[in-house]
Amino acid sequence: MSAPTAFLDFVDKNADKFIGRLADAVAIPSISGDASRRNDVYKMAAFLDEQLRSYGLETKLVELGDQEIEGQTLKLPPAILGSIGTDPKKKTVLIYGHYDVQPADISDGWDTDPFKLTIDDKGRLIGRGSSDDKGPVLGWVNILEAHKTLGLELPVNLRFCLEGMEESGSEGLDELIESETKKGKGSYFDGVDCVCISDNYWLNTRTPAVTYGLRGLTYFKINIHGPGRDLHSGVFGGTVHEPMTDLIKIMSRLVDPDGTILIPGVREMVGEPDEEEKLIYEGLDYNISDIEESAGSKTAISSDKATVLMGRMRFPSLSLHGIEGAFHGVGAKTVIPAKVAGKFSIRLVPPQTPENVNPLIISYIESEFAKLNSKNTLVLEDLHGGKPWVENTKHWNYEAAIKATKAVYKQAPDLTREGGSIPVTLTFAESLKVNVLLLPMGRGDDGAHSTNEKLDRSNFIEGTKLLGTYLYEVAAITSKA
Ligand SMILES: C[C@H](N)C(=O)N[C@@H](Cc1c[nH]cn1)C(=O)O
Ligand SMILES: [Zn+2]
Ligand SMILES: [Zn+2]
Repeated sequence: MSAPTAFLDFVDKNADKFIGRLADAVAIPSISGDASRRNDVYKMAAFLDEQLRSYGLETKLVELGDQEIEGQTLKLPPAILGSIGTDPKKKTVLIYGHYDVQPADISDGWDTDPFKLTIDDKGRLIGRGSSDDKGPVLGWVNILEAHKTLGLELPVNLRFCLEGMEESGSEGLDELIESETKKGKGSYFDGVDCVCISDNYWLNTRTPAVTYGLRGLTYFKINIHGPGRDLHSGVFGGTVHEPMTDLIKIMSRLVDPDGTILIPGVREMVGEPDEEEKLIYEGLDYNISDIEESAGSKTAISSDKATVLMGRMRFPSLSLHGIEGAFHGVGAKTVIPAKVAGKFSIRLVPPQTPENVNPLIISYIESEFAKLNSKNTLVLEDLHGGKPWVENTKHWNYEAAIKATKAVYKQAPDLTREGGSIPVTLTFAESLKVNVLLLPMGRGDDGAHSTNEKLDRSNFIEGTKLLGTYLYEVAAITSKA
């Protein structure tokens, strides 16, 4: 059963309307990591909830409890659970997505206001969240609108689980899924046959992808404090232990410039690929210029394609993200910061988990700090984490996604593992015991989490057709099975 022409035509004819809706969504700065933006995250939940209801979904907003952030207690954004269709003859597909975004500010180097969707002459829809993940989430809304307006029956039953904390560790969501699942018959997720998540990217700008793996994550903050307040470096330089000096030393001992992780035991947990596995990476439509173009620099860590791809998909990596409390303004302030905090994370791959890696990180940093003989104080904070996930692609869920990709894009997708993390993916796989699929909408150069994030107009429109066609392929394949 291929997608009906009426659906595909509707998507083409309503492209401008869909882009208008994406502009409305981008205009809500739903940054989950910024306490001052929490009202906007709630506002985004209400916006999405209203859209889903207006196209026939029954929804409920589930409260997930409180969160401590920046010294405040805040209500977590709700999970939106939605449902349409209960036909026992149809498969039930659970859709996951997130409505929160990463921080963005024009001063970070954006060419345009990050919260005003700007369409450039190449048809790029530029704005925070356009690709990650408001565009893909609205792709599903577009499908619902098309079916409701055309009076078309959906080919499958749909369940939705949308969250507003994905960019900040998905707090509260695992507990919700686990407690719902334990209810058994009659639980919200009862009867779900497979999961589809559209929240990652193609490897390049040419070839669609179907994704069967994600890296996990463990995110740490290294707090070092000493003096009671910021000091004059002329008066106190050479007289006290400086927190920034300690922090820089510790951070420089986490990772080498060639990407080697220096924490003993971390990299060693992961086995080497055999020749057969290397061939998988060799076979992907990817070259060093793809990474250079999407990174905006000729700074790839290796000139070997498989090495670079495995660096993203197959091995852990440690990134240094930032230092809070450091002097970063203009001018030459001669200050000794009293309190600084360095942030870093490690992307994890099987068999690594935050539980087995965190003790190695903590004992290493504590012993490196002890070697400094500093009288400052070290406090380590584990900010959040998530486990890696790898799925079996020999399943009708993947078959449907591959067929849909061929139908819409007239080419076979790359089968990829994503370097990023979506913490809830493994929870769905383990709790619901069903196959989970990632079906990305955006391209490898979208700049998610970066400045000038964009989603190409064609990816939004063809991506909407892809997600819709996938639902029809699920119905077609499983009715034969
Ligand atoms: C792949 C997904 N679109 C994504 O961007 N996930 C984030 C999750 C996260 C964790 N901490 C902050 N954000 C990522 O991989 O960084
Ligand atoms: Zn993201
Ligand atoms: Zn995302």
